[in-house]
Amino acid sequence: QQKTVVEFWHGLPQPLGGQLEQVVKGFNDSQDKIQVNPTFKGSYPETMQAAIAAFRAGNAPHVVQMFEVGTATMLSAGPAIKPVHQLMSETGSGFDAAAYIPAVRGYYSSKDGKMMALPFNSSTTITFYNKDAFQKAGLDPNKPPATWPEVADAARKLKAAGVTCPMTFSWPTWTQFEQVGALHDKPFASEANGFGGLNATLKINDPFFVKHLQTLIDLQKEGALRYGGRDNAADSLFPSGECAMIQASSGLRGRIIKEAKFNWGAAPLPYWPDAIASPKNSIIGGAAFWVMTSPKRTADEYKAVAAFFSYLARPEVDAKWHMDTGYVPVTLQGFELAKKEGFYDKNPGAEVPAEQLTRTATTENTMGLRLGNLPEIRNIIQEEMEKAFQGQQTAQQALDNAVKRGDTVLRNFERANKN
Ligand SMILES: O=P(O)(O)OC[C@H](O)CO
Repeated sequence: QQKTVVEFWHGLPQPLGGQLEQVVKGFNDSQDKIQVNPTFKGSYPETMQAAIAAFRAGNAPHVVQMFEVGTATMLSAGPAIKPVHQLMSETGSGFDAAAYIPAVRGYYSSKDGKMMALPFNSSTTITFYNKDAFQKAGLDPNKPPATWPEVADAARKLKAAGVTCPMTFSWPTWTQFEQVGALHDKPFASEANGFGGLNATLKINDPFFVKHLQTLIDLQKEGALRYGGRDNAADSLFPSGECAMIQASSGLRGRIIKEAKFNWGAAPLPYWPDAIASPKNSIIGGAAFWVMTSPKRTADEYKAVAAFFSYLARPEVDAKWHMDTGYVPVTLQGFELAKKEGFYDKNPGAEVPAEQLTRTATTENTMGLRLGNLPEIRNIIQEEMEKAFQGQQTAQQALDNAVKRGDTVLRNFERANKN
């Protein structure tokens, strides 16, 4: 009997991409009727572009991994996607949305609370730091800096001790604006960061964000911080030992475990004590799996996708992925399993992402973002930040420009999706 084939496009580079492909292999080996073919399509933004182009050409993959900031765009894609709740009920697959942790479920649900995509590799931003470099600089390796003034102080001490890259950050807009906004309960955009309506406007030229960006620019001028490039380009700077501190996805943990040849620790993100007494929860990042439609799709193929998703939703699959990579557990039972196995006792710091994600009740500034064409807006912000880092404009100018250009993107999206 011929197997039903499911094409699955993903956007995770090595070594994570290989680990994800192992999860797929686990499913393929668990049964003999379905073959899921994973294909790496480049970075998340590249995977998104490839999926959109393929849909237009009538040959979309069955499943695409989409980063969290592509959510609003996918939700507006209408017939291009099959909502997960619909797929699971049509195929009689039994799917319990309540099995997912609330922050993750909320992010991928429609306004009326229906799950639109299958959560899988959810992350959040945390700090990783090099304990050996801290020691060398006379800093306490067991006391990572908790506030931005402390981070600046530690970065200067690391520089003075001869560390050429005291600190960096990955995913510049995610770590320095989206997360920084959430932690300090400041809006990235109006309308509850877009959850409240398509008429949202950007709020990142607020004095709070201007001061934050100016601090980063000043630290870079002093040689205490390195801008490591767009999207996840900076990721490699920490495991290689080049940069002593990085603010990056919790999912970088898997790579650090494999590559770092030094002692390291994980810590919550720093905060500005003059802006908030104690920081709020951070927001999720990472990606989810979306089901795409195509004129050629058969009922059997949808059934095969549903079987694949049911496998991914198993607590033991979720727990293993979480423990292997540093992505957070997305199911409540997966989290329990990891605890039961003693994962957090054996791996100090592994609890930081989930704790930071859940430490306060969410406000409208800490639920995440639901903005159309956010990947394009991220590029604009990155471009304006880069000009500021190169000394071509001030932080205020960079963020005024980003708001002006980003709002144009939002208005175009609003016009295209108003019905
Ligand atoms: O590196 P990831 O998979 O945790 O994703 C980070 C950002 O959320 C991408 O938008």
